[in-house]
Amino acid sequence: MSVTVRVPAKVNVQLAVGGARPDGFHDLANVFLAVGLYDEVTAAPADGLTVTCAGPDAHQVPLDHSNLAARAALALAERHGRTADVHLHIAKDIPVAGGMAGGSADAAGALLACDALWGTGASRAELLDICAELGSDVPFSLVGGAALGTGRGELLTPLEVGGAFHWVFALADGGLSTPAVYREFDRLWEGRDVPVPEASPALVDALRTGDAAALAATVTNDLQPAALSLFPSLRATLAAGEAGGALAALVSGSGPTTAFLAKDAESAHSLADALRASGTCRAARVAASPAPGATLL
Ligand SMILES: C[C@@](CO)(OP(=O)(O)O)[C@H](O)COP(=O)(O)OP(=O)(O)OC[C@H]1O[C@@H](n2ccc(N)nc2=O)[C@H](O)[C@@H]1O
Ligand SMILES: Nc1ncnc2c1ncn2[C@@H]1O[C@H](COP(=O)(O)OP(=O)(O)O)[C@@H](O)[C@H]1O
Repeated sequence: MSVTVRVPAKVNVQLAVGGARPDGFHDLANVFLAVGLYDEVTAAPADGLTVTCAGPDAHQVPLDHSNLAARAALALAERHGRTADVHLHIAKDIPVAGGMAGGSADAAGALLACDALWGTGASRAELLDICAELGSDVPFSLVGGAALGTGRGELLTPLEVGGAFHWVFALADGGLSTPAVYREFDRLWEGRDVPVPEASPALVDALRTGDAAALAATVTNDLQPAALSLFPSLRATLAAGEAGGALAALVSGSGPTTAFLAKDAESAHSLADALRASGTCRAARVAASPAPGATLL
């Protein structure tokens, strides 16, 4: 018997970043929106803990115990005083190291799958607690939808979404390391006071009313200058999306994936074609939001 969980990617429609904290993390006002690009994590009985991965980016995913899915299984097993006997298979469709929280999705998926396989019966609160230990983005991968993440992004307040938003994601050649992007953010702000991060009421309202034009007018990403500084060719991708009719163009989280908000599903498809034709990205993917969080199939 095996258990499969489907988990979405995310885009940050607002990523307000404060100054570095003494623990090295940054306080955030992080408005997450789950998008319909998914990884699937399957947990099957095994002796010991093994990980396999399939998909276009699979060769970039570690298969040892540093894999976030493996770490999730180990954390759950440890809490319940059992050995992590499980084979985890990741069917990976979320770009790796792309600022779309693919590793976090796999961690949340493995946690839910192992809980079901082992019958550990962890409460939602315990699962969220383990998620927060594994990474700042992991709790959101579990809950999906839309949420404001405060603290380092792990403290979630669900947000209402009043309609579908249509996105195009342009995949870049290569990845960006999240810690490197935060370090570049610190370097760019050196000697200046970083404002306290706060969620934008206009943006929260745009999500609530499902108004794409209003959302486009309010999206922001404070990590974007740092990502562009480390990956300057993303400017050409952003410009190509704007020329192709995007309502808004921004770097997704720490990048290097870029996100383009379209007026509707049809415009998203023509925008994806324009991005592919521009030669400024490795691939363009269409996806709608919001998407549900980690779900047992
Ligand atoms: C930037 C964001 C936006 O949602 O995601 P990505 O775009 O990378 O997916 C997140 O803040 C990434 O969250 P996540 O990838 O879970 O980061 P973690 O594993 O918790 O931390 C990795 C490293 O990122 C930096 N970090 C992360 C979160 C935070 N609030 N402040 C930080 O400074 C720290 O250097 C930390 O050591
Ligand atoms: N299950 C996993 N899937 C993808 N990457 C993983 C996984 N486990 C660990 N990693 C490592 O985490 C890094 C960041 O991956 P990912 O979560 O895809 O990107 P991001 O943090 O930009 O959203 C990868 O480069 C990889 O080395």
